[in-house]
Amino acid sequence: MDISIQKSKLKNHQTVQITGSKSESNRLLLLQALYPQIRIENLSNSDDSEVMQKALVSEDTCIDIHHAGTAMRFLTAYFSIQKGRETVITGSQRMKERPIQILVEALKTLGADISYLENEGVPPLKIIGKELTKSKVALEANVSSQYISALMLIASKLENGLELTLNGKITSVPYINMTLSLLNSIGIQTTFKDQVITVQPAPKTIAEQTLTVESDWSSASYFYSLIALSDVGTEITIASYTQESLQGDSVLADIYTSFGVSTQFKGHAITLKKESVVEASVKIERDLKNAPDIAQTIAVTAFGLGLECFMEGLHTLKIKETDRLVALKTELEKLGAEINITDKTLHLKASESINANVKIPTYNDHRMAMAFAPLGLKVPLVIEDANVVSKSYPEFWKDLETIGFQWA
Ligand SMILES: O=C(O)C1=C[C@@H](OP(=O)(O)O)[C@@H](O)[C@H](O)C1
Ligand SMILES: C=C(OP(=O)(O)O)C(=O)O
Repeated sequence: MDISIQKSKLKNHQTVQITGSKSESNRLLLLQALYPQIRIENLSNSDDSEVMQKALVSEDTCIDIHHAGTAMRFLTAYFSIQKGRETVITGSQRMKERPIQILVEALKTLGADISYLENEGVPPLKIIGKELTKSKVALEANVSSQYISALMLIASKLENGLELTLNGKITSVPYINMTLSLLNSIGIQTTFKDQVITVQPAPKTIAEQTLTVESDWSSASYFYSLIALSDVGTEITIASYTQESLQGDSVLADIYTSFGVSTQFKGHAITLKKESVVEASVKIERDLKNAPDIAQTIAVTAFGLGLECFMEGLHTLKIKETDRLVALKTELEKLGAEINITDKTLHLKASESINANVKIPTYNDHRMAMAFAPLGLKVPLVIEDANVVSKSYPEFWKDLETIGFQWA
């Protein structure tokens, strides 16, 4: 399904309830499979959380997790400790290109039995579940934090827990801290000092408890962008968020002050308001190694406002749902941007106009669709294969319609 967005204007003072964080949800689902006394509220209704949930209760020998990176990585660790069970885990064509060798090697060092069924270093994998007897492993930490979280999530079930030594510059650190916090909140002890993480074996009892997932901050980024591209005075309220978020993407509140957007917490809701026009001479500069998922949103907001933008720390973007650096460059150029990329940086020049009626392909990447949609406040445009949004935010288009977007 393609969506032809007409030039739209936001209705003022709308409220949107956003689904739970898929990162928190997929961690808690795995922990719930290990400790069934955990109950989860405000679980994400994303495709990625749905495949995770289904995989954890499935008795099939072949599990297909489609595009879900966290499910692929977390379940590889999970199935490695399911004694006596043989599982094939596979995914979409793109998932078969997304590297997993660092995690597989680490699990094998701990004693796991995993083999590649097609190409070395990528899914699909055949996993024969075993008891993992070792408790120390070192791994590269600059490619994806998901490998580290995956190991941490199963660590409390190993006889002696786990000591992970992280080599190199650690990327996406807030996601590691999120895993640590969730382990701590269910009663598992951890430490993270310098480059070493330890996770203790679970205590004798893990209490019955209900954990509430905060709404997804990466999804909130599209509303920040919409407000940044709206007239001064426009505001929107989104829920349910907390000031002490586990999600690194909550840095949005700070980043978007540069785009003239304020954030005000009231209970579990936040109100975003366009406070002021941003001078054309403003240059946005950010290192996003801790918040890679909002890079596309920020690039498109800057372009929509005609601002220069330089982002670094983008080295993980090439191995996500698509090569996001190339996809951004290709599509922003169609809209009239001048943009340079390297393997880890993006430099957008200041611009004065936006080409109308451009068709934006979405590369099987939910964030391409959602990041470009806010430009509908400036020009009509077409988002192709718009259903991709369901990977993280199935109600995205419905919510956009509610707040004033119009389609042809
Ligand atoms: O652990 C997680 O939930 C995630 C970690 C990040 O991946 P990398 O660590 O590969 O950057 C992020 O991009 C992804 O959307 C979710
Ligand atoms: C990169 C993402 O997800 P994953 O790696 O879990 O597929 C994302 O949601 O932007």
